[in-house]
Amino acid sequence: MGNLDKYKGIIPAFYACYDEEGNVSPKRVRALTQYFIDKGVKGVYVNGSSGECIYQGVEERKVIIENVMAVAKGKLTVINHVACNNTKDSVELAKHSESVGVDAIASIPPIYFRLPEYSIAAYWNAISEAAPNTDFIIYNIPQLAGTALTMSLFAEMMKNPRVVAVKNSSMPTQDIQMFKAAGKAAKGEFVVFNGPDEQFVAGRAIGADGGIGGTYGVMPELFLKLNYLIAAGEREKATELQYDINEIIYKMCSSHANMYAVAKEILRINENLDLGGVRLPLENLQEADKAIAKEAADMVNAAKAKYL
Ligand SMILES: CC(=O)N[C@H](C=O)[C@@H](O)[C@H](O)[C@H](O)CO
Ligand SMILES: CC(=O)C(=O)O
Repeated sequence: MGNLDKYKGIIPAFYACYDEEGNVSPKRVRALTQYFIDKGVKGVYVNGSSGECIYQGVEERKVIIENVMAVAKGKLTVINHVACNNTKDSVELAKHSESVGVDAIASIPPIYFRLPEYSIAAYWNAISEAAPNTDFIIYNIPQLAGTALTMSLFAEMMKNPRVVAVKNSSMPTQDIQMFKAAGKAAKGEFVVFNGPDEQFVAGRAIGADGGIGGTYGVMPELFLKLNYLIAAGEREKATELQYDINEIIYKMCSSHANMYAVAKEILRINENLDLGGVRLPLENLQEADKAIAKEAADMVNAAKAKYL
């Protein structure tokens, strides 16, 4: 609702921040929030896939968003992902999100059971009704959620005035165009976020207004630069930078450990930011993975030297 410009830009997905015992660390949540403010990004996407939300409890997720807001209020656009897979808990987080003043809430569809579309729409609308003064963003990530946002489900959700955007993490970039066009037809203005970081240039070219991504956090300057190059019409330079970014992402995905464990190690090496490990069953770093993280960290620095 209102001006949607606050969503147009680079919005890193927020990483889960743990202490040495693996508990959510309010102090580290605040430190990561400040890091993003200092980097000059548009906003943060909290408690999503990268936030390991699927492995966290309702109370932990409240503590996380409260501490993000304590630092970010008025400085960053804050989107809080609230889906818990059951309506009751998701509604509770939606209500809480509005009480702490987030800009938007977001939600994946319910996972595991294959539900009919009317149940998914009812789930999203119940969540949205619990935050009646807050924008709602649909998170389409069929390869992980197991359910895709179809055009019929999308059309149903267009009846909800609070739905302002789709975060599109499906692999066909054409989906971005479809949601953008149908959203504009229904609402006049509608935001679509690029999901796959490896396709940022393609996603922006076909109509994405910006992106929300799991790897932006380790190289926010590079994604800010990439977005700038696209806006400036420097297509060749943008493509070259995208390729270099993709090499970094492939490196991050090449270890035995989970990609987010590698991301946190890169932040430890390059930014002196300690966010702890990842929560089981996600794999933490083994000794050999540390060398891979170091290589990726060096690649980030080399790309910064090359492009900034
Ligand atoms: C499947 C998945 O998690 N997609 C994320 C969000 O859309 C991306 O940001 C990826 O983390 C990123 O593209 C790295 O593969
Ligand atoms: C990766 C991403 O966008 C998320 O945390 O949901």
